[in-house]
Amino acid sequence: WNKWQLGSSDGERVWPKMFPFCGGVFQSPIDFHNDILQYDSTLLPIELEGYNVSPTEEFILTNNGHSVRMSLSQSMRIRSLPSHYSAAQLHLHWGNRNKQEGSEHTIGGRHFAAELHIVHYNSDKYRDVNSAMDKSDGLAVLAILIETGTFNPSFEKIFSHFRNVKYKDQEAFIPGFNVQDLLPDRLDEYYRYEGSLTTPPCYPSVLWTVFRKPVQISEEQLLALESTLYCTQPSDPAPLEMVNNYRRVQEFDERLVSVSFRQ
Ligand SMILES: NS(=O)(=O)c1c(F)c(F)c(S(=O)(=O)CCO)c(N[C@H]2CCCc3ccccc32)c1F
Ligand SMILES: [Zn+2]
Repeated sequence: WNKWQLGSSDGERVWPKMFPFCGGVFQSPIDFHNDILQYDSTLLPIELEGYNVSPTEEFILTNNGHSVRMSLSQSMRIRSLPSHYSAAQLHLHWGNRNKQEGSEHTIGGRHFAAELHIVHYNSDKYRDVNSAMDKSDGLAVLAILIETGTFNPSFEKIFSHFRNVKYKDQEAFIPGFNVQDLLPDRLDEYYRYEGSLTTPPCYPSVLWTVFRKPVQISEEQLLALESTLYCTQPSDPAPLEMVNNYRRVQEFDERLVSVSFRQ
């Protein structure tokens, strides 16, 4: 049963029946709009270490049926948070070629074309992401909003392998590269709030950092993301395109989002 498969809207509507946290508190994603933003001068620029991975190392790209994810090396860490967080994997969310608005977080009610998530776990306290993912201080996800514009050679290092992971459970090996090149150049401007996984089991265990500045990929690159991958296995008689794998924005009552920048 593929949670994304049951249509985008009704699929999410049944999540709480099977995954109670999905109907709980601190759910992600959310919309960032002015009356919930609060400037916080203590928010430091994000500092990364070990992100420049040598090409002699390999990342594994996997189609897991609802996203395409790339394993990362645990030597990749976020330094500027209260604890050290080590990288586990990155993955993407996107829409479809007729509605190229597949970001999870929105700004002023506006979707971006897609969104990259780099998932880290608290390596000071937990030995791996699976033991960290249901702890309130377990995970930290860096979110990068993606819009169309100029061709992006760094994203192409991942996208050029999509034809080898078209179907569920297929894998491909990607030589290491500087993963920081996937991020915007302003790591000092971001939205920060405590939220959840945007996929079942929706644990409220994620410290979200969403960078203010989007990155660009070309229209052709976005089309490749929207029209290459399938949720189904190669042999499946009813192939299902992997599209619209973003969760709708959640209610964010009585809470504020900290921002590291003044308007
Ligand atoms: N948007 S999100 O909340 O960041 C988010 C997803 F949307 C999402 F689909 C996944 S997934 O694995 O199910 C498919 C892509 O990897 C994850 N994985 C995390 C949390 C669940 C368990 C786990 C185990 C090892 C490494 C990463 C993760 C995820 F964090
Ligand atoms: Zn995600």
